[in-house]
Amino acid sequence: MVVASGCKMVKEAIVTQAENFVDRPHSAIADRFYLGSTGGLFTSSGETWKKQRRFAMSTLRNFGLGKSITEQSICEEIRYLQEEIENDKGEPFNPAGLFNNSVSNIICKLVMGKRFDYSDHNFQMMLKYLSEGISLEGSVWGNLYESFPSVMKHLPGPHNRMFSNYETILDFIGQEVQRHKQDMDPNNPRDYIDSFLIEMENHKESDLGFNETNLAMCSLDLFLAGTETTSTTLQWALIYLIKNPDIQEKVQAEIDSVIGQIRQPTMADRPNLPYTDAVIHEIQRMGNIVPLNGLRMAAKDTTLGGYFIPKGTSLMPMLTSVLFDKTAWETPDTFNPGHFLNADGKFVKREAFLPFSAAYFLNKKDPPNFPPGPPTLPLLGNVFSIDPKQPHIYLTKLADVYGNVFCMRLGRDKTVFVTGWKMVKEAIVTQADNFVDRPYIPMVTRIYSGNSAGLFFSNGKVWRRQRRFAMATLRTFGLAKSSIEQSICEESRHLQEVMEKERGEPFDPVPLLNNAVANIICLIVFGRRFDYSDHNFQSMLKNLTEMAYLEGSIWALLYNAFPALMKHLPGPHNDIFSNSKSLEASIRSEIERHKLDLDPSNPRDYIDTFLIEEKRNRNSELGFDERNLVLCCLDLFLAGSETTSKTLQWGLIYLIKNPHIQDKVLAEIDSVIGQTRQPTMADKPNLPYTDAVIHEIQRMGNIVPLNGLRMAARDTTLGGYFIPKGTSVMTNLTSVLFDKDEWETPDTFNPGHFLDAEGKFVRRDAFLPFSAGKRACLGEGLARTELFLFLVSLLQKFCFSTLDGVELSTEGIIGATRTPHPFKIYAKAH
Ligand code: HEM
Repeated sequence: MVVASGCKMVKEAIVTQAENFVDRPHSAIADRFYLGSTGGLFTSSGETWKKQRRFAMSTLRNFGLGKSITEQSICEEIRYLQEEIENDKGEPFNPAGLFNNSVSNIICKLVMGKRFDYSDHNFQMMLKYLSEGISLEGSVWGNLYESFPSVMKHLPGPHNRMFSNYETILDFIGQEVQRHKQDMDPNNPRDYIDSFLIEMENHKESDLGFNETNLAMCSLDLFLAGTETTSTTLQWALIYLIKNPDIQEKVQAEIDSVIGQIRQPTMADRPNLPYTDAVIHEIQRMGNIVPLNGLRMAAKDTTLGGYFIPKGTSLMPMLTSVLFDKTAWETPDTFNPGHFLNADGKFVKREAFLPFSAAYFLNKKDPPNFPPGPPTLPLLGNVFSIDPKQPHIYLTKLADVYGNVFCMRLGRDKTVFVTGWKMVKEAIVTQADNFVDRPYIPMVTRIYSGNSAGLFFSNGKVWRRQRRFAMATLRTFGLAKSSIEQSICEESRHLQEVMEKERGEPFDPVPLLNNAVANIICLIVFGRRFDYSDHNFQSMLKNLTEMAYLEGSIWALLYNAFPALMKHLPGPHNDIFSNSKSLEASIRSEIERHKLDLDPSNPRDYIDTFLIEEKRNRNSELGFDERNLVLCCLDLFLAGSETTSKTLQWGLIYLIKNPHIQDKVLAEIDSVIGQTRQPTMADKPNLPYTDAVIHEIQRMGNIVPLNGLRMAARDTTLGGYFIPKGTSVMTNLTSVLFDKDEWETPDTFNPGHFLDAEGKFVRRDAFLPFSAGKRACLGEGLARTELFLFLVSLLQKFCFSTLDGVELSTEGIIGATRTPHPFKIYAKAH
């Protein structure tokens, strides 16, 4: 048996991990006793327990608290009790029997619809059996029976009385059930037994514990659990009040001034009796009625306090250790109503006040109706079930099993995966505001921090302001002036030149494409381009590529799942941090260079514009500070160069693998633009086939296969499932770009996807390489311009092929982006 001790650990077990420790362990006593039933309320588990608990709670409400009938019957019962005590005429007496009697009558009212007179002999016997049964269960005899049931079964001893006692009570309840059946009105249930009998009719098929044997068991449990506990608390109350006469007097004075002597109390008086309320709480704390709590059992493999607890282990969440926890109470061992009072004498709740233990419904981890998912390993969750080589394919296939909205646990937290065009659109377009945020990611928090979260990982007003600022600046220095078209064409000429230098020999196009694309972002952010032979620039690009790969790789997944552990382990994940450090240093020196000759009335690029805005927005908390400038630049490079360069790389691969398509594109370019002038964006409407091919390259290229991670900004529902605020949400773009319901030939490179019968270009809804909604790619316009101009000007000049007999692979390497395996090409000038 595992014992959990102290407020923190007990709460961890029964609240935070409620679901893991919700079951009761096997008990030999219960086994013999509940034989053939479904375990009543106390020892049942699973669906039957859930259903029976809910039923009992709502019935108690109906016949008790809800209608305030219980208040009246308690007050009535108190009058009987007062009479009995008065009968003793000042002589000493034992209050235990009286308390048992009156408390039990309240349960009788709820369960059987009637009370019993204190002189009723049968009822007195029942109460005696009940209290004897309970004390035997907890005695050494009960423990012996639990440990050696097969021996003890055959031995004489008081433990046998335990069973005969309970059986007598069950008979007594059984007679009540029969009595109820005779005059029950199904439209007008009088009590728990009536309601249960009616419910039995509705559950003929499913059962779920709605049978007569279990009715007797549940009633017995209500008696067992509801009589002794309450009555014993009242007995302790008398003891503590007698031992502390000053406190007793203070309570009496408060009651006197608030209620007086004439009328009976009601629950509405409680808020006006803070001292009395505090005393009652302190009685419950010190009374410590259920010192060891009900035993629980691990319903699945789990960990607690760092230890592994296998499924089926018994757990004792010790309530004594909570109610007397030295770190939770000021004077744990002294009767002190002050524990529940503030400086003004007002009543205050205390977190470690758990005399009733803590309930299942407090569980925050898996709310009802949470999306389903594959079973998880206790510590690691599902991290290792994901295929690290092709996670996007594995995750897409998983939807065939669990549906379009399912969940997996990666480390501590659950991530919800959204699959297919319809559901992804529902999340990021229809419910744009609900899924607009990015989640907390440990790896990112180590790089980005505080208000400075760059563009990609920031949220709220900082993100909105910075996103708007970046988009406006991209327009100013890029698209709007159409200067960027010129710069891209100029960059294309540099690119063509270096390719020509290869003189028909096979070469690796990747560094050249990286160079060319990064130069466009450099122009916008730094105001200048770098030569392909610039050593610093080359090492910057290398850092960028590595970072983009590592951020999405299995190492990042591991780091994010177990940051505290991974921080101390060697491995490639550490490179992310060293890479980002050296990139940050390069950006910082560019910023310093800008400051030297900044002209506030004539900004040259993003950095200039940001520095000017920083002066204007000082202390505005909108992210206009230098640390954030560095991170925003980093994001523009990370998001803006790798993605576009890789799309161009996939473009070459698909064109080389489909020479007839390459020929058709060449022919279209030839007839519309010719060989002499450079392309412009104005040519695009006249090149529908080329446009369709570029779109199909982006679809099949599937550059950001799992999209940027999102987070539910508030509680919401998706696909009928409840998604609580703060849940990480992955909207799987692979499942959209290859959605069988949206594409005619999802797995084949087919420009026809974007062409109508007359060869005109047509848009497709499920074309989402840039994602969609408010958080979609902010560089889409720039990226599309680059893709069109780079590809058209390259094809205008060259015909591409690869080494004879080599089949280029279309299976990518998956990081945050999908990268082609290294490949070599020939570029033959026309
Ligand atoms: C073919 C090229 C590109 C592709 C396929 C692409 C794709 C994406 C995707 C899928 C996202 C995540 C969106 C989401 O979470 O819903 C994204 C975000 C982003 N992209 Fe792009 N992108 C490309 C080019 C660019 C370029 C050229 C830039 C920069 C100028 C850029 C800057 C960004 C930024 C800053 C974000 C974060 C937006 C935010 O969180 O508000 N991207 N991109």
